[in-house]
Amino acid sequence: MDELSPSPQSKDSAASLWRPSQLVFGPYSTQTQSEAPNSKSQTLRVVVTKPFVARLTKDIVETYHICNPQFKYSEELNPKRYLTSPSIGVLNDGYDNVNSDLILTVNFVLVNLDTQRRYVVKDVLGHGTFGQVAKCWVPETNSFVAVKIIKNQPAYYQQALVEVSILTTLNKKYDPEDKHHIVRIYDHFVYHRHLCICFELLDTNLYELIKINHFRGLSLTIVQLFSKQILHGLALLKDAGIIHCDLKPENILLCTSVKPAEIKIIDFGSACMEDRTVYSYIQSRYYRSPEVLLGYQYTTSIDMWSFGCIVAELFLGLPLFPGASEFDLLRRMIEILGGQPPDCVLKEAKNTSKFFKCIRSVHNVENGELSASGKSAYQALTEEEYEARELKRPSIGKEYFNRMNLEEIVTNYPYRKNLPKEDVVKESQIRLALVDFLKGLVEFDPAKRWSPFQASKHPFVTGEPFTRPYKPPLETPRMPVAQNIRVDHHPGGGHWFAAGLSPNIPGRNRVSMHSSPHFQVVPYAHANSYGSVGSHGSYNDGTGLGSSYGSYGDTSNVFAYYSPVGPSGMNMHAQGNVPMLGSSPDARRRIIQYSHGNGLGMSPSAGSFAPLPLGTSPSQFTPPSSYSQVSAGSPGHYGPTSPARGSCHGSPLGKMAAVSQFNRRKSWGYPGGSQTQESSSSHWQGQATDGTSSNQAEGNSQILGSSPSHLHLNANAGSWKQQRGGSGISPGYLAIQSMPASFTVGSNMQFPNTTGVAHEKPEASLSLPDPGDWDPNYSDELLLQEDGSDVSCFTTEFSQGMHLNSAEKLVGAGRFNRVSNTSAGLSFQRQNGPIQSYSHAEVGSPPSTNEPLAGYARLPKPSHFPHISQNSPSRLGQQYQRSSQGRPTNSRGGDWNHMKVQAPPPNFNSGGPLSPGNSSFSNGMSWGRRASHPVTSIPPASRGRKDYGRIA
Ligand SMILES: Nc1ncnc2c1ncn2[C@@H]1O[C@H](COP(=O)(O)OP(=O)(O)OP(=O)(O)O)[C@@H](O)[C@H]1O
Repeated sequence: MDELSPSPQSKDSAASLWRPSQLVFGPYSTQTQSEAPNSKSQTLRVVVTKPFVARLTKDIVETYHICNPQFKYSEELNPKRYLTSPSIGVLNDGYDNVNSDLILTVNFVLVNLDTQRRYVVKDVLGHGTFGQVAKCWVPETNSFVAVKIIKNQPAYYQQALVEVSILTTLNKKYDPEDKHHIVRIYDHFVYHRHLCICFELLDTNLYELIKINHFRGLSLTIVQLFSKQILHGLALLKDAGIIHCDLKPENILLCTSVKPAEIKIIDFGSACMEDRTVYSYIQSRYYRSPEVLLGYQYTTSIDMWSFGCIVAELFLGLPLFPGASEFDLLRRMIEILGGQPPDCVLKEAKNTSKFFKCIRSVHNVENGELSASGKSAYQALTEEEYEARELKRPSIGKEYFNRMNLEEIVTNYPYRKNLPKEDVVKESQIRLALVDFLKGLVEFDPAKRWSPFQASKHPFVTGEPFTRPYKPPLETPRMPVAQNIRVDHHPGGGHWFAAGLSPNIPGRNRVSMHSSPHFQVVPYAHANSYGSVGSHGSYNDGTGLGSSYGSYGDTSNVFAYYSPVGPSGMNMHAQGNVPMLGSSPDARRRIIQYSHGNGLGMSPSAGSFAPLPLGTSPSQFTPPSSYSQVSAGSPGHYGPTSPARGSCHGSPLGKMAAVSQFNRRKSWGYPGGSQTQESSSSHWQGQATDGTSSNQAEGNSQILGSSPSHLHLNANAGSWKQQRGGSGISPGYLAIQSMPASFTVGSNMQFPNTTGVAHEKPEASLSLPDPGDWDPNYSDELLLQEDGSDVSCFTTEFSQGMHLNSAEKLVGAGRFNRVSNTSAGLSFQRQNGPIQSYSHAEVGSPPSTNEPLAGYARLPKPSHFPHISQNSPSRLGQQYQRSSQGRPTNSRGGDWNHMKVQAPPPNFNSGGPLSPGNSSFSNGMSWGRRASHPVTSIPPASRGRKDYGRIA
């Protein structure tokens, strides 16, 4: 019977009986067979003709080949994704850009030629004064690391070696089990004349964390936790006699590979030994201690000051002392803390007369005692007085705390909205503990400032109830240790502290000299180190600080072996038919670029370890102020890719600093001088193979004055100038360059004080200006300016699983926004700007108990805050975005290679190429004080405040 023919029965039944032939139609199902195992397999086949474009592109190589049979594909023809800017290769055979940065592209491979270990560049994590930090994949271990690629400049190279040495010491000798929150160094090598330092990969830094939290600060629990961990690190540094010199939120990174997440201290590029405090211009401004600011001698306690500033900032979300200039910085300190540095400090400090006037006799000032009247002999200058002295108005930043003192700032800080009353009471107690804690840290008198050990016993850290002002346990005074550290550097990529890296290990422990003719010995005199191992305030892990104050020193030696390899002498090869006469590549370049240079007698540049004898000093390594005077009117000009601090390395200050540093060492004749000399000497000796003099007997300054290093100094400055195309070189710097070599080095260079203002202390009149003062681009309007990036580049991973702080409404408005009835309940969104201070007129009535935010800044009008607009361009111009995809290592210990520093453990995969995009913060940790839900709108994880409070 025909299936389609109705039966003779009724129409209805005919309709219900009819059904299509299975052969013609089939029901369409999206279910796969696995999803519906019982259903009959019914595959819908759709034939789609591949679009023309797809066919062309998929088979493009064939297509090209058809078009042109000569065509041959090579991977090198692929377009490169540049990570470095500018990406035009103008130096180092085209490998480096104008800033001496290695030009990185995605998948660029850095190779440790010794071990053949390869590091495949995947992204740039950040960049700073010393170069770029790239996220790299290590195929060998299928893991990620962070590689800092140092600029191809001798001074950076040398200082980076110090970072390698110090970090190696800390890792291997002092913290082999990785319990003290110091970043791990895995490897280092030279590639294309760039020193590359391989670190464990960490996550975002604390500044970015605060930023992500809309500058609201973090919960007290987190502040306590981080404080404790930072103290662990600082105790280790104190134990090792090492000063970090640049502690700030940007240099404390999260390590989320462990749970709960930890922090780690990074960037030892400015660090120095406690007894080798040769630089007076250190620490980023906001975190700069009074003694550094005043030009007084300093110790590890300057890191404790910075630490105090950081703790306050973690709680407040804003820097405690956001000084727009050094004057402003000091003014804020005095205002917020009350009091001022003790007279014994002011009496001795070099820069006192820049900020203070003497109003009484200082003869009675002994051991911090006040004058006979019981009052200080010094009075801080007013703005007008400062202006009269310095012939310029000091930059004054905005008031964020409405002239409150520390206690008021902390206690008046808004509580989280809807916090139960009992929790408010609890928190208010912890806040009192915090105030007391901070007071012991941001203590003007460095001698009274708490040590890490003392601070770690404070109830704020231990969590014990705070009942009365804390009396720290006595710190056993440390006795000077006569010892030297011998640091060996293997030029071929093996740089290590020979077995006796520790000051505790006596005798000479050095590896055999490398075959390089450029190898040299640089003694690292450690004559007065207090860095006895395992002593004095070292932590008993997990239980806070221990109290072992033992093991005072021996008389071991520590020497630094630094090779002039790399930027300062390695990979030497003749170029351009220019003869190489006993010169480093830098000298070689100089020869090439300066026909007037005969190349003779030039010292290789890497000769000295500490003094940065070249005109390429990183900016923070400014010499003591009394030995040179740089005109304040010689601002640096930053290139678009050069952050303020970073750019300062190309600044006149940095160069001047290098030169005057050199002079200072020479004229002071302090132990470092011998280092310089020996270093120069040995360096020179190393160069003897090039046919130059092998004068080894460099004596004191006079000999130094005519040493090859000496000549090199100026010549290299010229080289720098040439390389920089003359841009950003101040008149002051040029003046130095044009000086006869003998004058530059051989004299105790003192430039005339252009201000012509009489100073009470002559040294002070020679002080170097705070670069923040002369930074032509500086504006405190930019205090909280985001980098020019927009929110669209936020990685979703930041917003996943991370609970920083709630977008939840605060009590009223923002933490610093006074709540009026109308603004109460306003969600303080980032685009409104975090703060706006009252004008004096606005401050008005005192805060009432019903108005917890009273006294804090008023909710700003958005239009008044271009600097916090998310789209506001960075004053730094084009910058990298810090990629947040970097994920940390899983493993935290284990040596990788005994010959090397420390290799990443096999499972240190911090994301791996196969698992990109995992949240850096996906450990479920709640960070924020107001947090109850994930952050949904996150500021770009860009680099930090490159300008504000930087060493620049
Ligand atoms: N181990 C790491 N893991 C992840 N990111 C890192 C790591 N080390 C450095 N970075 C990133 O690179 C940036 C620059 O690093 P670092 O501070 O060491 O360089 P620098 O040249 O010394 O900078 P600065 O100018 O602050 O002294 C850091 O702010 C951080 O964002």
